Amino acid sequence: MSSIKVTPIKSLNAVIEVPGDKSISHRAAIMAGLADGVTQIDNYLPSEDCLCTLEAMASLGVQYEVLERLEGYGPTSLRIYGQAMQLNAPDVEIDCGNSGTGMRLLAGVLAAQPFQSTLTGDESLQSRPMGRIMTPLSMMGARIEAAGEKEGCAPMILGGSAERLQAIHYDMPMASAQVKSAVLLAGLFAEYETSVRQPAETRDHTERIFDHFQIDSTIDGHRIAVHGGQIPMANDLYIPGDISSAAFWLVAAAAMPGAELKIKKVGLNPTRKAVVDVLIRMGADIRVDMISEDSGEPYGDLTVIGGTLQGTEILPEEVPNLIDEIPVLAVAGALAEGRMVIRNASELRVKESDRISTVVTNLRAMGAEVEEFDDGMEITGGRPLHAAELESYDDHRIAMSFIIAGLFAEGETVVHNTDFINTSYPGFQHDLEKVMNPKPHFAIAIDGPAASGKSTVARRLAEKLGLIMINTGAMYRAIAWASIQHGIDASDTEGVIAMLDRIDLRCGVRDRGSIILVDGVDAGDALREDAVNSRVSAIAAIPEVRRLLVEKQRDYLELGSLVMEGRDIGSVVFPDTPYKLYVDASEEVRLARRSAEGLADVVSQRDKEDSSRKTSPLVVAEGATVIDSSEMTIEEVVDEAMSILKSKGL
Ligand SMILES: Nc1ncnc2c1ncn2[C@@H]1O[C@H](COP(=O)(O)OP(=O)(O)O)[C@@H](O)[C@H]1O
Ligand SMILES: Nc1ccn([C@@H]2O[C@H](COP(=O)(O)OP(=O)(O)O)[C@@H](O)[C@H]2O)c(=O)n1
Repeated sequence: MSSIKVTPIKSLNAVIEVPGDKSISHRAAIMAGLADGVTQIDNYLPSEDCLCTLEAMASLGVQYEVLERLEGYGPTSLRIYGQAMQLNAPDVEIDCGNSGTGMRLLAGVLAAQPFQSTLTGDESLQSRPMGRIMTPLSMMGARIEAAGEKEGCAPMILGGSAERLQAIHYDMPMASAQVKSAVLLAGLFAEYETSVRQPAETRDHTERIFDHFQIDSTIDGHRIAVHGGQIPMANDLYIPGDISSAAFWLVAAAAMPGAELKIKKVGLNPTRKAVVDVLIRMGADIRVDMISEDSGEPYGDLTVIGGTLQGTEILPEEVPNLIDEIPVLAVAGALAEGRMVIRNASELRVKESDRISTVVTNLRAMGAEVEEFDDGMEITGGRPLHAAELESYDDHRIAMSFIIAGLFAEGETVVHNTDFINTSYPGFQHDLEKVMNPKPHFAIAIDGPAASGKSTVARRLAEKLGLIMINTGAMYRAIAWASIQHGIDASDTEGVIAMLDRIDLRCGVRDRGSIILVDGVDAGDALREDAVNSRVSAIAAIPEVRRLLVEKQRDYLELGSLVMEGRDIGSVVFPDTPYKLYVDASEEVRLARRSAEGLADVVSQRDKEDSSRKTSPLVVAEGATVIDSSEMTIEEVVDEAMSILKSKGL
């Protein structure tokens, strides 16, 4: 059994992408297997839990093909050949590993089958309550028996009756998406309409995935109904990143002054994003940029700027939609100022571990002040945490929550028995290393003549690699624009130099691209006007201008790794970077590209001036690789650039 050691970090500056959503991955594997036709699933969670669900479907006759996998873990992209609701009897017991979701959802499907099957799991899963699904499934007429050592626990023997299930209207005694989903999945095989009423809102992935697979269901407040006898229709889907995995990093960054973290493509289903709302209520600075609603599930990028958190009270109605995030929110409470109150959460006691007791024990071991209640805890934040040797209690979320706590604790914290992390977050340790030992920032230098495609390829590379993109031409243009505003002639070198002392020039980053403010003004499109085009090369030839701007260009590296494009990036600004490209194109092609943009530009004149000036002329820098883009599409140039950079060790 492995352990993870962590020491405190002073800052957290990273761009990460967490693996696919666990809840959606389970449902996707089940629905694609039941569907009529072939479904391609992208960004499937390659965890042990989700692999178990996939193997369960395979043992029921569903074939699948792996298109991509995360080495050492499991498939991330696959094609599932649906069985159009006709499953085969398995010839083995179905092992759900550590996964409560997998077991409870599959129970809904298997209880409805004319053949008998057995669902089992690991020790932890064999001690979790199954009565909550056995009750409604029995009410539907299913044969179902809990044969575990603990009463009402797995292994479960299900199905085997020739009779079709009967539809029921079930008032759920607890707010549980797993119970709701088990009944609705069984309802697909039953006669007439099956419905469930939940006492409070729970995550609605099943409803959304039903819709995606063209299953008609009716949602009326907290009541969801589905008619049996429908056959799901295969439909490709993309699974966004799991917000419950993102939660660990959200807490780490939000509680660390000076941190800046971006988490890309995170699922932002309203029934799942309560953790973001609670952290914002605690004072966290989190920006949400929605991207899209793909396959019925909304997702976007989250940017967190670190600061100081305040304690809060978790409201009873928030608990069901926050249950997986409570352990790490408790850690946030210990790091925050003031009190954090978590009540009405006794469900935590029957998760992968008794999460009230395990969180309280570990927090106390790190010096936090915590009071334990039957249904929650109260944490008085603000006490400095110290390192400790901690147990994970075979619980992935406990392990990860306390590794995050260790990032803030004085000394070396050790969390034992961390293998279970793979049940929900394969690659966690890789992301942890990225956060703990951020690699020194590096620069990719792209030079070339006007309109060769430098900015286009720089922008695309920056997007692909998660880097910031700096357009240095805009900085020279900003000085040229300022000289126009100040009525200084471009040939008046002394006047331009004197102006440099008078203007307030700020070079920053917005939306991961460069932004230049002259006396507080972003000149925007005016930077590409004729008046600027015709004087910028003369201004850029002035050594004092170059000295000032080169210094500001080098300063950008403090903010993060970057792609910078211009004329002298590889030769002067970052001569030591191994990553140098020179993007070229014939003059004819470049003129055509500029005029296609509707811009009259003195391209040839500028090229002549840029190549012939004394200070930092345009040259192919030593070690740069030339890409002649004249006959290449943008995609080809980007692919070529990527493969050159890889060959240079990127
Ligand atoms: N390989 C290419 N094929 C076709 N058009 C391109 C290519 N690269 C860039 N362009 C287009 O040419 C124009 C100039 O490109 P840009 O990236 O602004 O050049 P630069 O930054 O070198 O001045 C843009 O409209 C861009 O879309
Ligand atoms: N690193 C750089 C970038 C631009 N420049 C100057 O700034 C001008 C405008 O640069 P730009 O990158 O916006 O030009 P285009 O290639 O987009 O036409 C160039 O013609 C150069 O004179 C420079 O001297 N050094």
